[in-house]
Amino acid sequence: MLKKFSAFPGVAGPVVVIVMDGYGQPKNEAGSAIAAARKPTLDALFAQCPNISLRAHGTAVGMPSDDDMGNSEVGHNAIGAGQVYAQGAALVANAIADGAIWADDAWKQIVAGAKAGANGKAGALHFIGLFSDGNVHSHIDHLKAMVAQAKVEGVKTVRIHALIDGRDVPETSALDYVVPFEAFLKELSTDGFDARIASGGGRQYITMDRYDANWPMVEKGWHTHVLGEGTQFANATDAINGLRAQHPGTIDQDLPEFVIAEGGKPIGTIEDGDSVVFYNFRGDRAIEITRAFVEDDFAKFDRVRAPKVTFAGMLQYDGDLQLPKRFLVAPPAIKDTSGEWFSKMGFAQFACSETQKFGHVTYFWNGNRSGKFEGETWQEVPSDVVPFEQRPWMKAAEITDAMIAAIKSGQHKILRCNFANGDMVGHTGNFRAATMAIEAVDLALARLLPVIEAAGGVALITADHGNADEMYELDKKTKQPAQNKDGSFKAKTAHTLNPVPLVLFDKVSGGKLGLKQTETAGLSNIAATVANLLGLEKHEKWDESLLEVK
Ligand SMILES: O=C(O)[C@H](O)COP(=O)(O)O
Ligand SMILES: [Mn+2]
Ligand SMILES: [Mn+2]
Repeated sequence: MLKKFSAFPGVAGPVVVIVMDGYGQPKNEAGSAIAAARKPTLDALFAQCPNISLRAHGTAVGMPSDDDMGNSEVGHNAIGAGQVYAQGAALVANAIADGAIWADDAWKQIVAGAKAGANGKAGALHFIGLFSDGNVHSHIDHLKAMVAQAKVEGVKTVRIHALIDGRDVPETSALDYVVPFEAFLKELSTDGFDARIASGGGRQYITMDRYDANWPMVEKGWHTHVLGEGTQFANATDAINGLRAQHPGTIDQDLPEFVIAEGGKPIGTIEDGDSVVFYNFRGDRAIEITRAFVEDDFAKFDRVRAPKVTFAGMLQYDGDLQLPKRFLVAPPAIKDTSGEWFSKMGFAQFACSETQKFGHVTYFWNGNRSGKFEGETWQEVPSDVVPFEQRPWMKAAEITDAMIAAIKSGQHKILRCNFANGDMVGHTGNFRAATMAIEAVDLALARLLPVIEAAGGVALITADHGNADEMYELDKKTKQPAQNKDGSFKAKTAHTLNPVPLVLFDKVSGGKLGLKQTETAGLSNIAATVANLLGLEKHEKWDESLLEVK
């Protein structure tokens, strides 16, 4: 059990953690939609309330290096768990570096499955996943290592189904990955080994939906990768060039599906006896397509044909559901999360977001568990299914309504929510829409904070990583927004490496409480800070609290 905190008895009302997804603090405000937004509530918070900056990227959230940006998974894991674990990106890289991945049964079964095939014919080994070095959901180097190893181990046919990124990497960078990769595959395709990209499409167009927001996306992916339906091209380089010509102005993440074919016949449909590796390590956008491959009674869409394959995920994406059963690398064993320990202390907890971030404040927050801890109430507000630059306010108002009702009910001591706007609209690369996204969050805070105050509570306002804080690619040398030849700025759709704020909204302690800016302060310090605000010592596993009691 958590001990009493001697320096502070705890607030009378609720403790609320508000995550403004994608709200970073840039060094340079040029190109920041946050700086450009009209946001009187946030401005007043920063002027009047204790506030510090937190590290939200790189090793501070369990990524392999400090060149890695943060993301929602590692950010919410760190906030919810109060600890930093080596995350999927690092675990997979290590397992490849020391060869442990090849020695594991899962990889052996994948290779054996493809070699055995079906009906007296060897099968193919398929890799489906996000095709970039973003290191948020996947890394192309992992794919490269697996293709090379498959050849060494005697697999004859490899087919890659490439989900084009442009969201964790520059928005039209597809050819930077596709061209060298096709060259790599060609070079490797000797001595009876044949490895090629077989299908693909924009990651926001096919396959990589999350949280049941848009199953037709996954259905489209199934038709592309498994059934081989889509616009046909001779190779993936031609596909990217061809699709760009057919759909001018479409950025990579939104490119439609393509299929590589020879003589009108797709080269990489997925058949009985094949093996399939979904090579993303991150779970949210991997779960739906995984279900389509592994569930016998799958009913989310008509699969038309469900091949009998040996399937593995790069990681296990959901420990509670054991999804999938076969995985190449064990996920981080996240234990003793704040959700679990506050539940054990008998506190009722409330979590709310809209669909796009709902799993972030539930599944990621609770250490990639899809089940609730006792005393938890979760509320999902259905997200729009539209390009978010068309609705930059998203569901900020409805989330606020739900939070206000939950606070007023007096039923929950600890509440958490995520406003998706800064991130989801930031990912579109639309500067104007991103300023509106931040303004919508500001309006939400203007409504929510007085209700928290009236309930005798406090709020910690923070973010999981940056995004809207840099809407243009920065020139590597000048650090100023980079320009296209026509003088326009190069839109940036990815997250940033910037720190995020932590603001303590406290109108109840009479100025007794503050926040300590330490050199290592990061997202994993929030859980202990919440514990102290509740009048409890942190769990021994959690990183230090940042609460200052005067
Ligand atoms: O999945 C996505 O949308 C991006 O790759 C990362 O965004 P998130 O980490 O904020 O979800
Ligand atoms: Mn996020
Ligand atoms: Mn994001």
